[in-house]
Amino acid sequence: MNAAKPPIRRAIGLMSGTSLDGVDVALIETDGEVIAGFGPTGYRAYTADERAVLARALDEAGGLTDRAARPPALAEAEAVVTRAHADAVAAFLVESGLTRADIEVIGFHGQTVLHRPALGLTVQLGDGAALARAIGIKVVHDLRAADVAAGGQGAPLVPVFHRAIARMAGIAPPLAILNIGGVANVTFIFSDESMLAFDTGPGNALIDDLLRERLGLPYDDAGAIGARGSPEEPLIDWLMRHPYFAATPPKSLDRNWFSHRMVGHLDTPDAAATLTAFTLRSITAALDHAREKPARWIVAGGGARNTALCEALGQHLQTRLTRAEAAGWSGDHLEAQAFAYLAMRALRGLPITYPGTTGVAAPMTGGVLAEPDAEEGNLPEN
Ligand SMILES: Nc1ncnc2c1ncn2[C@@H]1O[C@H](COP(=O)(O)OP(=O)(O)OP(=O)(O)O)[C@@H](O)[C@H]1O
Ligand SMILES: CC(=O)N[C@H]1[C@@H]2OC[C@@H](O2)[C@@H](O)[C@@H]1O[C@H](C)C(=O)O
Repeated sequence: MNAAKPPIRRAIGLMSGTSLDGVDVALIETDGEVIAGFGPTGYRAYTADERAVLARALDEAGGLTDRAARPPALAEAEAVVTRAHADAVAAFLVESGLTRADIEVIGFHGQTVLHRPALGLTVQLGDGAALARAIGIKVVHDLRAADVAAGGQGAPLVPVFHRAIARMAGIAPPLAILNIGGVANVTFIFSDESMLAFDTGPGNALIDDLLRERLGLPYDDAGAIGARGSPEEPLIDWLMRHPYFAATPPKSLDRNWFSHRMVGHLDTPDAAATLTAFTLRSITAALDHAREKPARWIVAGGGARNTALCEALGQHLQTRLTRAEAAGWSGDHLEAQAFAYLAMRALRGLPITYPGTTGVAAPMTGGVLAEPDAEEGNLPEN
């Protein structure tokens, strides 16, 4: 007997990435398998004060040994994150002319402040139950925890979404989808549609940290400052000897494993050039782990706007490199869309992580469901 096919419904995804810039909001139409359409998108920037609270929490979180612990700096940041996300959803619904009854579920990533999967620790700030109550819509949150508890990396989570949008766009594998955010991650989709995904290394976070500290700038626009300098190659060679790069994937990175301070001795253009070249080298090194060379690379995330980095990448990878927009996707909202998709999959008990994406032993679902008017409960196991 055929079970009734689940209906296509609207889901909203919310992502606050490692760059700490703001909350991305995106709507998709999906049944948890097929993506029937992309809807409107939105963005709610953090204020300078909010960013400062989040940055303090990021510093403090390094000392956590219990993922549920909320010392004062983290409790304050969690309240900021939850409030900013509630504001973001409220504004998004008004702007897009939708009501909460139009939305089946919200996928709420929260703000990662610590990620040490080997110690069973991954902490995303954000109170899913409070968000569900505040906005009156079901919320799926804490999407990394079950995977980590089962021995997985808990990251990256976007690969199953990458595969779905590649299918939707009719892009034949082998291909690579690269996200350059604060941290960079890649999904290789091989000819048999199996996936291998992992964090390649730092993306923009170190470059941002450097320019914020030295020049008060949020980022290196188009990579222009780095393009004026020369990378210190021996330093990059040394950094590339970090065991992370040789480790067999799946693997994931904590944003704070590397610091912009390692280029503290260089002038700003050379320091930016060195950090940019480090990002470039670590992305290129990812290819060593792919059993099949992608015919095409698609680049998303804010780092796709670093034209100097992307031009150099195209040369190094010697493959066609296109921006997500060329495939009909939104490079800036891909992750938020992914969390909408993951929430719908979780709601329907479908797997969100796989041996090839997080190293978990078998495909598994995840997330915690918070009902607007009920206590939160674990989602069904697949
Ligand atoms: N015009 C630009 N030129 C260069 N870099 C840019 C530009 N615009 C944005 N960026 C970079 O993109 C970053 C934001 O990217 P994005 O929103 O994809 O990251 P994130 O989602 O916070 O991180 P992650 O994917 O690691 O969670 C900025 O911090 C900046 O470094
Ligand atoms: C622990 C954590 O929050 N990791 C983020 C981070 O930002 C990029 C990269 O590192 C990726 O592994 C992940 O986010 C994306 C959305 C993911 O899980 O796919």
